[in-house]
Amino acid sequence: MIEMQGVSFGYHGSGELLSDMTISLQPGSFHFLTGPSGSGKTTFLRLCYAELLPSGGRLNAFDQDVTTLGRDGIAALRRRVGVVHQDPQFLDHLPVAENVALPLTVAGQPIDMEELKALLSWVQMTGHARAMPPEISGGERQRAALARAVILSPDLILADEPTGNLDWEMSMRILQLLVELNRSGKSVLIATHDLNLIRAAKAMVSARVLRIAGKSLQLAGADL
Ligand SMILES: Nc1ncnc2c1ncn2[C@@H]1O[C@H](COP(=O)(O)OP(=O)(O)OP(=O)(O)O)[C@@H](O)[C@H]1O
Repeated sequence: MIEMQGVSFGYHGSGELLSDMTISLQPGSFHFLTGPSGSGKTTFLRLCYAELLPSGGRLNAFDQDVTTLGRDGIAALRRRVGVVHQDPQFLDHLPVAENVALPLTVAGQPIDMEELKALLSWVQMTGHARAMPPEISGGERQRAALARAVILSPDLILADEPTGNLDWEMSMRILQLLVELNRSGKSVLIATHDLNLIRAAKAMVSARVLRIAGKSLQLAGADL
């Protein structure tokens, strides 16, 4: 679903940040992306959903070259990719349930209340459905963000440090949800520098670990 062939990227005005990356994210796969702070993990995710375009190489998303996509093509691609940002943002004047349903509203699709309830229950947010975003905790924000990321039934879920700043128990809950999504057939890519999280996941799911080192992307060995 995501195919990179010699992809490079640099932010305008600075040198190359990521260089010569070749990777294939297959349907149903589970990947971690790790690397030091500032190495380009978030940037890599942004390339995957065409928020950034490569400066070199070829990047196909769902069999389409991202550099040839027009506005509609990019919108269609984004509907197939659910993103959980490092610091999820919500509309603070809308209750959690409405924030979770927002991608449907934006896509002009009707909200199926039963499905919304089931989704909130899956992320254990039923009791907070009417809460306003400023009233919920960090772990609850991450769970609401995950529900929002999957409400359009994407094929690929990208999660950027979804357990950053969370305690171990909450991190495991989030990881379990991502593993469940993968078991239901979705591809998952988690950017994290938490090696304990990766070790815990490896007991639950067959995951590959990608590492950004010295601008390039490597497949990490079993030495974690
Ligand atoms: N919009 C931008 N314009 C210019 N430089 C940027 C921009 N966004 C990020 N960078 C720079 O690119 C580098 C990689 O940033 P990125 O956020 O991708 O790293 P990261 O590995 O996700 O970091 P962290 O683990 O700290 O979240 C950093 O040096 C950052 O300052």
